[in-house]
Amino acid sequence: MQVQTHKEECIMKLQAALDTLTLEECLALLDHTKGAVDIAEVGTPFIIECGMEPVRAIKAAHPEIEVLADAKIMDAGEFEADKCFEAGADIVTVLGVSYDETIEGVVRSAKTHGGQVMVDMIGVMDLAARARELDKMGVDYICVHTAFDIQGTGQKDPLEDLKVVNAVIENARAAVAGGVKLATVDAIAAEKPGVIVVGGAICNADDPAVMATAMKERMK
Ligand SMILES: O=C(CO)[C@H](O)[C@H](O)COP(=O)(O)O
Repeated sequence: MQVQTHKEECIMKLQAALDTLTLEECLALLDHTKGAVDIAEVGTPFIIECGMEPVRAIKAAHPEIEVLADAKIMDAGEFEADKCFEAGADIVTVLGVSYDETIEGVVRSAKTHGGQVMVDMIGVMDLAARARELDKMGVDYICVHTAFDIQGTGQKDPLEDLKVVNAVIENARAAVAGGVKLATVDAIAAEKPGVIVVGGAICNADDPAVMATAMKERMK
């Protein structure tokens, strides 16, 4: 019998980061992608502008799609995660640079609500060491993230970061975010992360639904 590792046993999910579209545009995109988008991320800028309303609206319109609230929680982990899950989020993000107590609070909240936790590794200096610690804390995804503000500066290589995290985790699945586009998705998909996050490449495309579908095709 062939034994599957945890990295091989699940499909790769496409997470569309909805940062800059209106709620109407997001709903239209999800209507037209017909299953290409596995996770609809209500992005941090969207949350800053509209609070939890897009989480509620997207979940109500598309109960079949997982909704991630990119709250990037940094403190008051359990309390803030509760707010996201109560609004209908399936997955909530917490920053990897937060104290362990904060991350433990988010994990507790996820357990209470039957949700999941994605740790955003933005700003984490020692990726391997922190990923090892987080992997033991019951989080579901550990997401390497090239910050929007440093994309194009060459300071980070998402593919290399993904390899570092994938090499040390045993329980969680890896995710990758930050400037992923059609030209780079094949190499990333080859590393079998659990989730590939795509924001601007979908939202700024001439036809976001066509781009989302093309991205998902490359992940099969
Ligand atoms: O969390 C974010 C920024 O902090 C973005 O949602 C994430 O980086 C994906 O967007 P893009 O593909 O445009 O980089």
